[in-house]
Amino acid sequence: GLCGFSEVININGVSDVLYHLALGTSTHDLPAMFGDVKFVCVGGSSRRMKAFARFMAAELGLPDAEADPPNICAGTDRYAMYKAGPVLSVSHGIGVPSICVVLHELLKLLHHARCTDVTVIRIGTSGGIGLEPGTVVVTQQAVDGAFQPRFEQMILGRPVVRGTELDGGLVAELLLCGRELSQFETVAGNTMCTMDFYEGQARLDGAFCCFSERDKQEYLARAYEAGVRNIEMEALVLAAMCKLGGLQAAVVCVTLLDRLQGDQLSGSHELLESFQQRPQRLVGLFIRKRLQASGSV
Ligand SMILES: O=P(O)(O)O[C@@H]1C[C@H](O)[C@@H](CO)O1
Ligand SMILES: O=c1cc[nH]c(=O)[nH]1
Repeated sequence: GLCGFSEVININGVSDVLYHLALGTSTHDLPAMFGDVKFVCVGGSSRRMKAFARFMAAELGLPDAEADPPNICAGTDRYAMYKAGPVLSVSHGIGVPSICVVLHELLKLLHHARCTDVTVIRIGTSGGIGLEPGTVVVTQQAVDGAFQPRFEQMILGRPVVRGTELDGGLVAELLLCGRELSQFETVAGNTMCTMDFYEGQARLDGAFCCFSERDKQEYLARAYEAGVRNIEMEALVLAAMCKLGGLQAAVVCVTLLDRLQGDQLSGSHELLESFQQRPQRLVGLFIRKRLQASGSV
């Protein structure tokens, strides 16, 4: 039907190829492999998502927590996927087109595997606005470069606009986890999702730049006024596609720098790596608490 699950994947007996995951309904027993999945966590880098799967295995006390988790999508190098009990940890690459493709295939995978009550969470990095670097932002609203909660995509040559509302209850639950951990600052705020890391995020240090430092500061001030606290490149799609698919979704990103102070990511490798672990720890606690509440661990 229109804007529901596509007809193709609803027809029983028709095989479906999840090309960019190197999985498929006629080559893999998807219900056996993924039927128990309750949380899908996504983030840009494959290394981060492997580390998160290991972290979750330890957090949930799974028997093989020490072992290196196998990459379920080893048949391709587009995306990487790891599984720790009911948690699927998947890389999405950089930006809107990349996360769009993997979410189409992940939503179909969950459908084929007959999963129920799945929560999708992006654990990412971002540039902050007026926040101490290392602050974790739980997204209230995903907004575009004009601060609007809309994801616009060209379909059949026409712009199609989709809403990007996220679940307020889930935001509150995640904020509570940040407070309970109390290892770093966690705030709620709007997240601006752009199509580019450089000019699209008002950076002066790209290969090209057609605006001044003053223009940049004015734009970031307007963003702050509109409630934007961080900038990244995937939140709009995650929010729009999960809403369309009827899945609970959240975006939890650490800020690697304060964009009011500069554009370059000049922090040490160790510092930036340790910042990246913060959303993982927060979401790890959230998942453990959810599973405890449902009597699963
Ligand atoms: O999850 P990641 O760290 O990839 O999120 C942000 C947005 C872009 O994908 C990338 C740009 O550096 O970082
Ligand atoms: O400034 C930043 C940092 C990480 N990711 C982004 O998209 N922007």
